[in-house]
Amino acid sequence: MCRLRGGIGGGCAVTSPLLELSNVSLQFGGVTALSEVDLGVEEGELYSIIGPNGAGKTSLLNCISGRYFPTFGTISFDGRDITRLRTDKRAAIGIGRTFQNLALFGHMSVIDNILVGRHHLVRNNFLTGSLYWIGGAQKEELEQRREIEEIIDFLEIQHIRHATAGTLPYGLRKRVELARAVALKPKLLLLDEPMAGMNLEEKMDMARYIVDLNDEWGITIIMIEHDMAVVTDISSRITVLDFGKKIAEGVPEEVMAHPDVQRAYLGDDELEEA
Ligand SMILES: Nc1ncnc2c1ncn2[C@@H]1O[C@H](COP(=O)(O)OP(=O)(O)OP(=O)(O)O)[C@@H](O)[C@H]1O
Repeated sequence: MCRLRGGIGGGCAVTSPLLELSNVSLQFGGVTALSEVDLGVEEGELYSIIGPNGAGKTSLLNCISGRYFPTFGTISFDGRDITRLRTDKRAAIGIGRTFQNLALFGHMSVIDNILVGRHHLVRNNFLTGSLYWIGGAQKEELEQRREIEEIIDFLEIQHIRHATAGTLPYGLRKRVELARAVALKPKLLLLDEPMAGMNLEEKMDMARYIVDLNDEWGITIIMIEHDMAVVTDISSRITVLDFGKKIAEGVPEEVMAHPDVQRAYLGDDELEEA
């Protein structure tokens, strides 16, 4: 299959990745969170970013989502330079995300939280809505509802659709947050520790949803995750960060066998003992 984009004359010629970071550095005063990071994620990948605590993983995701602008370097998405593009504009061109710490509206229902993810997709504003209510707007609302229902079914949250989000157990709230991000119809979905704080069963469910979103829904995914078993099991490729630098990249087996990666996780002494 030709997954490469931007071929000349419709062919599968040489092309650039869906997301490309070149020489990205990020500094907070004297702290260097990221240092000269290059990254290329192809359309259709399930790509993981790992590394010890404080390695710069969330900072990297924040640079991709637009929460932070890099101090140096460039970021392009779908052939467009987005280095200085605002978060909401990135969401509108297909970059969705979930957060390490849940970011749901706790007082709102599950369905309303999911609908929040949709607002930029509603084409009909007040004026066009008034003029075309019988046709355009009504049809559009029905279509929106149908798509939301599809997401709710897929993530198996029908039974909690009217529940107040803040009252739900943690694992379910994580699933609702994922539903909201998917409702944005992202081309690229950024997941920050989607399985943190979950029990084994919840983790297995979440891993299955992520794989299906990637495989069946065609969403390219970049995931930060600490559970190595899950990461090696489901990722197409992995990048490892340590002290803000990329120390390894490749398919899971290669990366896990890399001495710098083992050193970053185990430390020199433990590595020697091992
Ligand atoms: N807003 C900020 N202001 C100052 N320093 C920050 C800020 N955000 C991150 N840092 C620093 O940047 C470095 C990288 O942090 P980051 O949160 O990206 O790491 P991480 O790999 O995601 O860590 P963890 O696995 O613990 O979540 C750390 O030294 C952190 O203290």
